[in-house]
Amino acid sequence: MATAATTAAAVPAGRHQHRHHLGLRPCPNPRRLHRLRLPASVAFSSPSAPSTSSSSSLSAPATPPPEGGGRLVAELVGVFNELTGRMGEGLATTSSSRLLFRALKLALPALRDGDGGQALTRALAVAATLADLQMDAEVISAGILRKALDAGTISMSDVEAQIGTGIADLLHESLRLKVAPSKVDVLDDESASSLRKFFLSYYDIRAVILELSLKLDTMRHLQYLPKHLQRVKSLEVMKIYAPLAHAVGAGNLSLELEDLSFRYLFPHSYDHVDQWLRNREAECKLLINAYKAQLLQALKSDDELNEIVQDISIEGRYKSRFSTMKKLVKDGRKPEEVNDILGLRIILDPRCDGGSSDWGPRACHRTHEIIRALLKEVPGRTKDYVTQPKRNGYQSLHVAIDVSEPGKTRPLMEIQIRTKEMHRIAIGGEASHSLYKGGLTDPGEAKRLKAIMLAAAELAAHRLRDLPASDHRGGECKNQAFCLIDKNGDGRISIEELTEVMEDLGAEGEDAMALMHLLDANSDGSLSFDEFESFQRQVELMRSLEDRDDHYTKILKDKLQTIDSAGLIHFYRKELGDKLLVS
Ligand SMILES: Nc1nc2c(ncn2[C@@H]2O[C@H](COP(=O)(O)OP(=O)(O)OP(=O)(O)O)[C@@H](O)[C@H]2O)c(=O)[nH]1
Ligand SMILES: Nc1ncnc2c1ncn2[C@@H]1O[C@H](COP(=O)(O)OP(=O)(O)OP(=O)(O)O)[C@@H](O)[C@H]1O
Ligand SMILES: [Ca+2]
Ligand SMILES: [Ca+2]
Repeated sequence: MATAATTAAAVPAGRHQHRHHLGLRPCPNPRRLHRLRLPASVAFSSPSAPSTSSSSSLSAPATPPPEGGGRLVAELVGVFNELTGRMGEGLATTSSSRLLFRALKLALPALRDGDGGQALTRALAVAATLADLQMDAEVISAGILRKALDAGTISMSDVEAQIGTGIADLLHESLRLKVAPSKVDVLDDESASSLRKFFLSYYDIRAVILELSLKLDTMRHLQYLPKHLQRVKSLEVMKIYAPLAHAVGAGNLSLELEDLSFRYLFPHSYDHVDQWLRNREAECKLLINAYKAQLLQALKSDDELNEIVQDISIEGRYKSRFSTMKKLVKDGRKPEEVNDILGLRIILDPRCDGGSSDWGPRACHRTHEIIRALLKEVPGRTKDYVTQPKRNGYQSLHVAIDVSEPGKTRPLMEIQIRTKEMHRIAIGGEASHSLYKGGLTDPGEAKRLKAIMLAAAELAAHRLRDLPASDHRGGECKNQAFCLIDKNGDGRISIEELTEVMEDLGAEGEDAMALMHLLDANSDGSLSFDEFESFQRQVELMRSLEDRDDHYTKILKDKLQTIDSAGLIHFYRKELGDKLLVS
């Protein structure tokens, strides 16, 4: 294997000078720059099981699962618990739960029988995607209601009257967005790019995220549409929605959208690329690891570099199907002409980084020298964005390395060299990877989008914040579903309260009586907290046993965790979480 056979000793000898002999400008002291802290990572820690789950939840139920109207309540409680469980810490405030509960009561009956039994499953999958994108209760509720609106089983005035104007506004906005692409005659690169910018600038950004989740739902069920519509929708997704998902920081959602649209648009090339990458995958991954280890050793043993840096790390990656496909489609390249199939990224931690110090660039250039001495650099392919940063502030030095052996050609390997500070900007700053992938490389625009996202969080927090006086339990509620049904807050669910929720779900009055008989273990005519919890355990068991819900359950369990740690959604979620916390 023609890996970096030369050892570090072959590298031009480090000059062993003291720091100022290297011609470095002195390191301003102490830590001179207001170092922006990376935003704390988002808590994805929403429990996968509803809050009421316990080890006993899988034991056989004391009473048989309810039938008829009881089943509707079971469905409501089950779905409610799943979604609030996925909403992430801090977002499921009492006001949020109330809103979601109301939305579910309106949407579940409206969706139950539609689309050959698929309508409800699909609406709930949309809701799950939105919850995993760390969206708030308004957006999640709007996702479910939009499916009911599209099915024609509820109207906008139902939403306004029963849920509120906040959600109705969001839905109006999402409906406006839905038709926007049809206003463009030709979907070339330019119009697609302006459409994406238009979406982000002129529409409520939460409606854009809602639309993205709905698009994912459409793409997952594209097989039911006629061929020409499959192509039109896939093209829209590839040109507008997948880059938009990248731009807002929903990386995995974007990958799934790309994958699905590529498969429909170019089934043959998709298979071809998939096959091509698969055939080389094992060998290339070994090569990546071998080069990584050898480079790290060479860099760490170079005295000159070690004078400048205090730490060096290297990341490696093998390019994904979709990302490779995109390059092929973009300019008609062959897979072997994609020059970053194998990728390494060297991240240097200079003893003094950023500001007016030139230690960072010096470290990058010294690293480049070491690589040149060690590996076969492809002439004319080097890009020095360290000396000449891109307009968006992106800095990194890129070299292409020929890793072929005699008689064995291989794809090129790209090595990116950057400092920690440059990396921070590339990941989360205005040159962020999600904006780069989303085709939004203008820093002014990136700043503005972030401001819009933060303003949206402020507004949402305003509506979802709990007002202490408005809650007769003072915010104390061990079981949200119980408290929402127990309207008068006396700690018991009366027959009137049960009847009310069942009527909202479209069940008959006498069904409430039957359910009460079934669940009221001590026959006192009302449901205590414990009696309700035992019902919930049955609901969970029932859901886990149901074949019909297999698909939905899988989607729910298969948590997407789709948000980038530095994308716009991340900022939204963090801001909203902070705002709800202080209320
Ligand atoms: N985060 C971020 N990464 C960037 C940006 N520009 C380039 N990159 C990264 O650098 C890699 C290579 O970019 P370039 O050297 O400009 O190469 P290119 O002309 O896009 O290369 P090919 O399309 O592969 O020929 C990309 O694949 C990204 O990983 C940017 O603005 N932001
Ligand atoms: N040379 C590299 N070494 C290590 N990681 C990389 C390298 N290039 C990209 N990555 C990372 O791999 C992930 C997937 O990126 P992807 O390959 O889809 O795009 P890209 O190479 O950055 O951009 P483009 O497709 O425009 O070349 C991202 O997290 C990206 O930061
Ligand atoms: Ca009560
Ligand atoms: Ca009782």
